[in-house]
Amino acid sequence: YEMKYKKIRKQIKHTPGPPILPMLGNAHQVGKSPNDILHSFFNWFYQYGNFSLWIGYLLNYVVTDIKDMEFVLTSQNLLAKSQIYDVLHPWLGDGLLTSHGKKWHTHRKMITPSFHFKILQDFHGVMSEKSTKFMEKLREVSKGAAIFDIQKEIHYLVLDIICDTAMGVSINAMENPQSEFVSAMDFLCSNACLRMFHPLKIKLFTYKFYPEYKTYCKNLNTVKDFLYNVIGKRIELRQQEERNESLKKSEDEFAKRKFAFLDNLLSTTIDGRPLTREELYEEVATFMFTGQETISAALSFASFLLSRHKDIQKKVLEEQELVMGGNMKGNATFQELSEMNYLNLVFKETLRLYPSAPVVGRIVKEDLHMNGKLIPAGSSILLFIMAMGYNEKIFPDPYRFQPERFDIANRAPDSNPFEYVPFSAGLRNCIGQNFAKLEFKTVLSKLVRNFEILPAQDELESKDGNTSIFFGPYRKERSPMHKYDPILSPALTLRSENGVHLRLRER
Ligand code: HEM
Repeated sequence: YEMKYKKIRKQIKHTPGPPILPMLGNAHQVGKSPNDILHSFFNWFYQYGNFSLWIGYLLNYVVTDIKDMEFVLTSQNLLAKSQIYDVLHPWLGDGLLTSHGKKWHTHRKMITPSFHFKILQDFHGVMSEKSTKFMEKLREVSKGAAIFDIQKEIHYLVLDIICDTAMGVSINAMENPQSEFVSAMDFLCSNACLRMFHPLKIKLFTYKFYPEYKTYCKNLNTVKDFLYNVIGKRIELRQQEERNESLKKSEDEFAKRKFAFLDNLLSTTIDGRPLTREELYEEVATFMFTGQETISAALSFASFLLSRHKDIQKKVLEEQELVMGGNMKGNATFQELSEMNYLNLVFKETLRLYPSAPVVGRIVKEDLHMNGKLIPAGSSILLFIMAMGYNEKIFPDPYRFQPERFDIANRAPDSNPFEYVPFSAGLRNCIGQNFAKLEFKTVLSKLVRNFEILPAQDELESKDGNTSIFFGPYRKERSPMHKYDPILSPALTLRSENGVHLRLRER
C-alpha cells in the first residue's frame, strides 16, 4: 500500500497539504468533533488554498480555487457523489441526491416540473399557514424576554412545512415534537451528520457492530413505515378517484386532499410506466431530507445575524413597511415576496457566511487533468463551498455581515458565477433553490413584522458589523467566544451544536 500511495503522493505534489503519517494520513489531525473539523479545514484553506487531505489511504482533494470549482461543477464526468454520502443510502436509497448515471438523469428530468413556479405558489399557501402558527409558538416561548433556542423551534416549523408539501400530511411537529415520527426524523438527520467523518461508522457493515445500531434501525423503520403508509394510502385514493368512486367520508387525515410533491410523482411516468413504490419512497424521503435541514439552518442563522445587527434589521423592516403597507400582520403574497429585494440580499449574505451545505463531494473515477493538475482515479474531490465565501479577494472584510455586497450595483461586472455557489452549480445544482428562497422569505418576513429580534444579551450586539464566528488564523485577533455564540457543526448540512439563542420583543 505504502509503495502505491508514495507514487500517488508524488503525482499530486502540485498541491500541498498538511504533513501525513503512514497509514493514518491526516486522520489524526482533522479533529474529533465536527467543529474541530471545520476549524482544521479553514486553517488549511488559509495556509494552502486548495489542499490534499489523506484519510488513511483515501485522497480527498479539497477545492477552494474558483477556476477549479468551475472545472468540477461544469464537468460532465464528475457527477457521481463521494463516499461521505454512503451514510444516507439506507435511508434515501437512490433518490435524486444520492443516485447517479441514467437513473439520476431520468429522475432529474421527471422531478424538475415539480418545482415550477405554479406549483411553488401552492406550496406558498402551506408556508404562510404554518408561519402564522409559528408566530403563536414564538409568542409562547419568548414570553418575559426569555432567552430561547430559535434553531429548535425553526426545526419543527420546517419539518411541518416539508411534510405537508412533500406528502400532503400534517404531522404538527410544532405541537407534538415528541411524536415517534418527529423523533425518528431528528435521529436520522443527526445520525447522518455524526457518522460521515467517522472511519468505522460511515460503512454499514462496520456500523452494525456498534450498540447504537439497533436504535438506528428502529428509527429508520419508523420513518420508512410512515412514508410507505402515506404513499400506499395516496395510491389507493388516486385509484378510487380514477374509478370515479365517491369517497367514503372519513376522519382519516390521509383522505383530505392537499396537493403535494407526491401527487406530482404519482401523475408522472418513466419510460411509459408509473414509478414503483420504492422509487416514490426514495424521492419523497430525499425531498424531505434535503428540504429540511438546509432551510432550518438558513432561517436560524439569518435570525441570529439580524439579532446582532440592529441596523440591518431596521432596513429589513423598512422594506417590509414599504411592500406591505398597512398589512403588517398579514400574509405576504407571492408577488409581495418577490418585491422584497433587501430580504433577498439578506438570504444571499446569510448563505455566504453560513452555507447550509458547506462541503459537497464528488468521486474521481478516472485520472483527471484539472487545470494542469493530475488528480488520480479513486480520489474524492471535496468542494469547500463555505471557504469560497471567506475569500477576501472576492468578499472584502469577509467576517462582516453586509447584505449590500450582493447588490448588483456593488458586484464587479466581470465576477465569475462560480465564486459564490451555496446551491452548487451545473447539472447537479440544487433543484429546490426557489422553494428554499420562497420559504425563507415567507418565514423571515413574518418574523420581522411580528417581533424585534434581540441578541441573547444586550452586549452581544455587534459594534463593528462583524459576526462573532471566526475561523483560521484570524481568530486570535478576536475576543473569546461567548457561550451564546454558535458552535458550528458541518457535515452535509451546517448547524449550530449549541443552538441559536436570542430573545424576541413583540412589535
Ligand atoms: C437554503 C437552502 C438550500 C441550500 C443552501 C441547498 C444547497 C444544495 C446544494 C449545495 C446541493 C448540491 C449537493 C451535492 O452536490 O451533493 C443541493 C442539492 C439538492 N437539493 Fe438543495 N439546498 C437547499 C434547499 C433545498 C430544498 C428546499 C430542497 C427540496 C425541497 C432541496 C433539494 C435538493 C435536491 C433534491 C438536491 C440534489 C439534486 C441533484 O443531485 O440532482 N434543496 N442543494
